[in-house]
Amino acid sequence: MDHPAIEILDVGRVFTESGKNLVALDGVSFTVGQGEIVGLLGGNGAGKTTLTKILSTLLLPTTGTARVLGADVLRDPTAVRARQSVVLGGDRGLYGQLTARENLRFFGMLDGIAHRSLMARLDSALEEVGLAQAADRRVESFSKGMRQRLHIAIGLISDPRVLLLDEPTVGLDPVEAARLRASVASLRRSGVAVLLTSHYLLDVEELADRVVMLDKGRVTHEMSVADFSASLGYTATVVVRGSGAAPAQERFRPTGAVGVRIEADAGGWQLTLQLPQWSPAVLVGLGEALGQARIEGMEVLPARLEDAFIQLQAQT
Ligand SMILES: Nc1ncnc2c1ncn2[C@@H]1O[C@H](COP(=O)(O)OP(=O)(O)OP(=O)(O)O)[C@@H](O)[C@H]1O
Repeated sequence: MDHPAIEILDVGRVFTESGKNLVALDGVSFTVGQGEIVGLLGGNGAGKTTLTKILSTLLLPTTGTARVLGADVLRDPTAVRARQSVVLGGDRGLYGQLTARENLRFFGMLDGIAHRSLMARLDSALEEVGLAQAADRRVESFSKGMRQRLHIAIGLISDPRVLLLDEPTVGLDPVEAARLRASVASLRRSGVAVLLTSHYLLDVEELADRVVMLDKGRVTHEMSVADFSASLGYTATVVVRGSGAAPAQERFRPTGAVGVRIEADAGGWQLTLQLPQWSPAVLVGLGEALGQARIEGMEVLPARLEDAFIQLQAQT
């Protein structure tokens, strides 16, 4: 039978500390399909780590259940562990004196992978994360990004169908972060499902198909990345900088803008328009509205997941 990669069914988790109950998760339900990448979002303390721990069988749910490819975390934790990997990353857990290949072999052995299949998987796991050229270098000479990619290779060595990925690009420079995102994107092509927890919304925006947002232990939003960004009510922000007299705000009403802001400073003025759609007709309308205004520069920025996250969080 074709099970979803992850099923979370009415999961609750209560921690008891000094006689007081703290509800970390409260009736959380959602699924992740096979080969799907879902971003798990939420502010500090929303319950993301607790949920990841439950899925990785490190913590039991107080109520409800969770399944990984049909295996129940309560009844069959061994099968759950065999079907998925958790990649926490960071500096922990790698052996600097060993090469990337040796680290991978070591962790594969710990995972109980048979020698022959382990040897057969080493090269493809290193290849998948772009470390084939560095396979025989000691890990102590690796950059943070290479270490992070090695963590993912270790997660992949058991050939899991589900990967729990926590903050994969934390501390990486933009080039390394982009490389790492490319490695994760290639997992989708090989059908691995990923639950991606990240405060770096660019990771989620680029990689995820869907977003689940938690707040105070409850799911507040669950939608596609496109719908999440569209929940802002606009798809583009146009910023126009000019000098001389600023145009009047009401001139921009015909453009259909949902937000119009004009700020003046010593150097001139800046107009910010939030538009439901950016089209040639809107560009013409904008030109007419600007009239004789002296334009120094213009930028069109697509609506960002980050803006939607901040707005939705403020509303909950
Ligand atoms: N072992 C524990 N004992 C008591 N309370 C805990 C424990 N683990 C988590 N909590 C509490 O449960 C709530 C959810 O925490 P959790 O770590 O899951 O949030 P998070 O979304 O991962 O946050 P962050 O983004 O800061 O990592 C928080 O209020 C936290 O203080």
